[in-house]
Amino acid sequence: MRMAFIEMKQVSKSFGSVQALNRLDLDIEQGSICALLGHNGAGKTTTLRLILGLLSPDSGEVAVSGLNPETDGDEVRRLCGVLSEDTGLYEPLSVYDNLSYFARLYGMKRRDYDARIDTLLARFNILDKKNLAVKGFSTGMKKKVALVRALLHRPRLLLLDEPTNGLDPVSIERLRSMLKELAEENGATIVLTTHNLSEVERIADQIAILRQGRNIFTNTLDTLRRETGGGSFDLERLYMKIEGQADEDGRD
Ligand SMILES: Nc1ncnc2c1ncn2[C@@H]1O[C@H](COP(=O)(O)OP(=O)(O)OP(=O)(O)O)[C@@H](O)[C@H]1O
Repeated sequence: MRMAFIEMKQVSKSFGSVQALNRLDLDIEQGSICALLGHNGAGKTTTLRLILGLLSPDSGEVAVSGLNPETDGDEVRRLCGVLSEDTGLYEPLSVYDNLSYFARLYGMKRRDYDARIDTLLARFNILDKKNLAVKGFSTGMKKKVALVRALLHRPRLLLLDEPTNGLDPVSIERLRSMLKELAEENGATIVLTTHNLSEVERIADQIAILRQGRNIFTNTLDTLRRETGGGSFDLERLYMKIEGQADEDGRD
């Protein structure tokens, strides 16, 4: 049996009177790609921020590769590549200066990061922008730079908040193959949030549907495909059914 790389047990987190997570249980295997799904406000981003140690749980336990993100935050963050909603780029600096700054923080040597930066920029079709200031880039272009930054050091854990949102179809396809490569060849564990269910079907190994801060459904896509006879599997239908069922249960 493969080890869980991320373990969350009975995790609760409130912001004032808003309960963002309510006794959330979630296990994510090493080397798998897990998509966190759920309505707006379901708790997906809060989950990512707890995994990263940027927030502390009110109760419950979070473990990342056996580390506690609350007390071993620096160590956990060193394992991670992160794409957050706010890309966190230094806009007056060039693409290269942004990326090389982070590469050095990750402890990469110049000859390694120079080659890697060129390869990744080329794969996202923005190599010609390498020496331009990020300021003035479109939202999608900034996202590509932030994705390159997240992928740069071939992290063991990638946390991606809505990675495909705002990207053109070719870049989505490239991103998909890079994520698969990182998971399959480097054993990276990838957790992403998205509202794009057809994307999830193409990329994820596992889904977890969050609702009002709880994990109401989790399974691997292989199991779901097997159970529904392969060809007829439709994630959107399944998602609607689970959310609809939860609506009905909530009315009781
Ligand atoms: N820093 C914060 N301060 C106050 N409330 C917060 C904070 N962060 C999250 N929340 C609240 O916690 C709940 C969960 O938010 P979260 O961002 O985790 O949801 P989400 O599933 O990522 O939503 P979306 O799909 O819209 O991105 C929401 O009600 C949100 O308003």
